[in-house]
Amino acid sequence: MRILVTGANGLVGSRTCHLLVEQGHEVVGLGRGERRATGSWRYVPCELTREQEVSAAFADASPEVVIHCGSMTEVDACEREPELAFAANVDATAYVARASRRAGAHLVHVSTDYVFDGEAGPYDVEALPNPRGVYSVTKHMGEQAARVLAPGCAIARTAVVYGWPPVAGRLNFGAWLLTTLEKGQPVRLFEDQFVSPSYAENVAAMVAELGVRRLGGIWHTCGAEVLSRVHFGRAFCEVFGFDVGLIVPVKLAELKLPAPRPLRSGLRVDKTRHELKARPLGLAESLTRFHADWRRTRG
Ligand SMILES: NC(=O)C1=CN([C@@H]2O[C@H](COP(=O)(O)OP(=O)(O)OC[C@H]3O[C@@H](n4cnc5c(N)ncnc54)[C@H](OP(=O)(O)O)[C@@H]3O)[C@@H](O)[C@H]2O)C=CC1
Ligand SMILES: Cc1cn([C@H]2C[C@H](O)[C@@H](COP(=O)(O)OP(=O)(O)O[C@H]3O[C@@H](C)C(=O)[C@@H](O)[C@H]3O)O2)c(=O)[nH]c1=O
Repeated sequence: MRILVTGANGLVGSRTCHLLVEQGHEVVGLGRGERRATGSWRYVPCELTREQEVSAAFADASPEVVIHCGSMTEVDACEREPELAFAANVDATAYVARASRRAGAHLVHVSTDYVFDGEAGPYDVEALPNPRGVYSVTKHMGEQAARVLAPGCAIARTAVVYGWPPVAGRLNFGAWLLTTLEKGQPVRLFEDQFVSPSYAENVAAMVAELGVRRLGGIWHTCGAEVLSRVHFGRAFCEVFGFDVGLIVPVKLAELKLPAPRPLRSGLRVDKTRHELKARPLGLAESLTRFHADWRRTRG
């Protein structure tokens, strides 16, 4: 199949491109500016907030499937720069969705657990979002834009994605933990935020399957377990052999971060588990794979 992936320099996008190439698909990856991810897919620079550039890229690729991973993902930067966040997460999604529909391509739009307020998680796919903060609101608006402009699309929500090696740019949660703990430095982790951490390659497998099988509707494409950031950090230390005492529990509110974050935004994965071949991985298997990825890069 001819598959177009946005956000191809990013964590989920680059992993998705790799996997689709391995599966034998013809892949075009759109990214901003110069290519920063390696792999044997065709890279096309495209600023997604310019509709003409999006249209031109689609005309060139004539995709059958589109996996939209491009997004402004720094939650606090979104809070400080709402215009940029709106352009990247809402306008760009509308352009991608419109272009997908025009091309007759099936769209998979990647979204987040942060569309929920976190008062009553974990959430299933029928739960009603109630986003708080600019990142969360713009991601929710992006979901709506995709549903309206590309009917039949899939909304693939994921959460706290981590992988090794990290991509240039935003350091993912696992890579941030690893690079800090490796230096023997303590890490202050939220004891009161309960999430569904997701191994990047596993997310890629699930979103790729939604695309290739042209499945629509809402999907939770994340790790199988809901746990606190502290729990994750301690399990991480055990797998890597770091001192568990380096994990210092704190409350999310203590950090006074600019953007609000949901406290209980775990995602239920029953539908994904039953209907996709790529199953959501549990914590132990994900961390073992992350550890193996890290060892490989060390030679
Ligand atoms: N990482 C996580 O923990 C989670 C991610 N998600 C969602 O998963 C998806 C993928 O995220 P992830 O791969 O982790 O994020 P990354 O930040 O690693 O990748 C996003 C990519 O989008 C690109 N991008 C942003 N704005 C534009 C633009 N205007 N034009 C073109 N490209 C643009 C970025 O380019 P550049 O590098 O140039 O900035 C970046 O490479 C997003 O929809 C995100 O909301 C959901 C839950 C958790
Ligand atoms: C999680 C965490 C973060 N931090 C710090 C590190 C960093 O400066 C800041 C934000 O951390 P993170 O980027 O990991 O957390 P955050 O920005 O909340 O991560 C979110 O990202 C978006 C894209 C999503 O969609 C969500 O699913 C979620 O993964 O808070 C801590 O000090 N302790 C912690 O336990």
